[in-house]
Amino acid sequence: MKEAVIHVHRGGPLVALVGNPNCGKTALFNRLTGSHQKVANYAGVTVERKEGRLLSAEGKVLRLLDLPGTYSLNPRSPDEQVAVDVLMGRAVGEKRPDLVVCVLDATNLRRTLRLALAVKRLGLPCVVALNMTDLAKQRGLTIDVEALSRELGVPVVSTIAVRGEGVQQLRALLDDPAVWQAQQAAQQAATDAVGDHEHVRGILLRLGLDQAVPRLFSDRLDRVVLHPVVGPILLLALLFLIFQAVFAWAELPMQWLEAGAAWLGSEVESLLPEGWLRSLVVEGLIAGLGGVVVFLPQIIILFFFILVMEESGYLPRAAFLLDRLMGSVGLSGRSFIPLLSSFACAIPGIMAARTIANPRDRLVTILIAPLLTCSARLPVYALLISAFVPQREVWGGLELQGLVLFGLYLAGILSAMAVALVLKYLTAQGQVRTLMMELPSYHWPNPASVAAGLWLRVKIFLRRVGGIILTMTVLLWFLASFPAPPIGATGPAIEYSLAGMLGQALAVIFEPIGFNWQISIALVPGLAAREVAVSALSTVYALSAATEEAAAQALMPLIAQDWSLATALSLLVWYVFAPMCLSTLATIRRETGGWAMVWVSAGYLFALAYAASFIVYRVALALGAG
Ligand SMILES: Nc1nc2c(ncn2[C@@H]2O[C@H](COP(=O)(O)OP(=O)(O)OP(=O)(O)O)[C@@H](O)[C@H]2O)c(=O)[nH]1
Ligand SMILES: [Mg+2]
Repeated sequence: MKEAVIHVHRGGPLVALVGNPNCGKTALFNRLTGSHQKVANYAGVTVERKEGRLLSAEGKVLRLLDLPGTYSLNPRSPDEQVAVDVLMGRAVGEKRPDLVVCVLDATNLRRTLRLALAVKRLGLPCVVALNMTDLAKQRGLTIDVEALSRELGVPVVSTIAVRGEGVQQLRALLDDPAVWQAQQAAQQAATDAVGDHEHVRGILLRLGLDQAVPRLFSDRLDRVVLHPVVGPILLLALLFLIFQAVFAWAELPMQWLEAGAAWLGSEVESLLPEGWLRSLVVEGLIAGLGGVVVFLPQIIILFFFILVMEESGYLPRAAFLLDRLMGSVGLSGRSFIPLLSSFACAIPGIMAARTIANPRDRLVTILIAPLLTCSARLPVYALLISAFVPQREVWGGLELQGLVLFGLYLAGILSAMAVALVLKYLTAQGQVRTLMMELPSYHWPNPASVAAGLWLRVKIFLRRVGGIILTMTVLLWFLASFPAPPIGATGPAIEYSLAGMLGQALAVIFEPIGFNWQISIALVPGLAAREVAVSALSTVYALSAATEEAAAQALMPLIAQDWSLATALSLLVWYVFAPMCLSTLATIRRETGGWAMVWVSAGYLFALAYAASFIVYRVALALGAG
């Protein structure tokens, strides 16, 4: 793994947030710096160091680092390594922190204090934020902050990071020159881990906190959720519901967006004189971008469910439930969360693999992450499903379209498992490892955080639309419009353009799997970002339309007419494997520290995609779907 060098504003002293996973460091970081880093209720959300600007109460400018959680100062996985490297002053391009804010989980002091003692022993100036005090109170724990501060010999501030409580006191504390003094005394009193254990017991005893407190609500819920029979059924039902909702709930807003794009297109059409500008705006921009934007509602619905699962604490339970299944293909439940993140995008998924301690498991997880259906593929699936799968109910009320979408996601999951299985035999050491993973207590998802999370996804999506998708669309429009057709040409102009020629050349390669030249063109910009395949198809079809009315038509009915079912199925299957986008390849290079795995993954995905599409196309033809 190569570390990304962070660009920093080198002003002011450096403060680092340190603590166990899931104790609320990032929530506190966001409050202190006004950032919007990802917060979720499971261990291992933050895997990189992130910097923000922090103002003390008196307005002193400080640099604040959010770090991945760690259980100890002996790192066992690459993400813990990131945190420990910073503390030791070994991080690339970063000085050793001038002050450590040690974040403690008030509901789990026994474990969290052990890390605090180890951090203190490093001799860096240190203050403690006692977080999650609201949850501790709910469980009947009262912690004497003064006494804890005396025991630890450092200032302690009680906080509730999600509500911003205690944040102001923490800021004020940073103005006290005394807290910036190095801890000489602490260094002399250095002990070892066993000593720490005794020390923590002593502290808890003196604070009257030595009784274990049951997490009543969570424990009761877990009896159902983690039940060996009920649990998996519940998980399956939940996933199923999500895919039904993605289609059912999105229908209306999608119609509005579609109608809006069509209206805009015809308005501009009537405003601008005929010519290249009108073609660029109507057939390039509005058709291309509009073709992608209509899928926003589906993306929002999918992420709504993912965010609720993340915030409630259900995710690690799902990992626990699937541990046996993952074990059968040589992985542990540890790989589950990185793989699940890949449903948003393979890039955070591949980065989240840093939480996996075992190097072989980590590599396998990185290699199979692109097989899970990222949200960029949703527009491609949704387009093809809407065009080719009839809207009707089967088996008592289940929507056929939702069912097909579920099937495509399942195909991605099953092929990821199959590849993992193959790798298990190839690497001959995929033995099952016991899963050591914490189950956080359940929280009610905070509506504000879910809304913030959704807003973030909307922004990411729109930024892609306005950035890479826009660029590729304009580029494609140019390639598809020039050179102009020769005088006396009969077919649509695009056939004589650069893109047309390229498409026809590529079609030779893709003809055996049923792709026409329009699809072949769309695959190329689709490498930059998968949704571009949809906007590219929209542009290509708008440009190759024979008449004005046809050009203004939405893409869906056009391809429903133009393609055979066999072609559509073949393209769907292609995108299950979809030789990945370039940014994913760049991430693989960074995380594995070389080109080898880039070639391996691009190669095997291309081969799988081609082979699977070939088989599906030929079988469909044989069954009469041509
Ligand atoms: N009730 C309550 N929830 C909190 C508090 N602080 C954080 N949380 C929640 O606890 C969970 C974990 O918060 P994060 O900020 O992601 O934790 P983290 O320490 O950054 O975790 P990692 O990045 O995995 O190490 C999230 O669901 C937060 O919403 C708090 O003071 N009270
Ligand atoms: Mg975090």
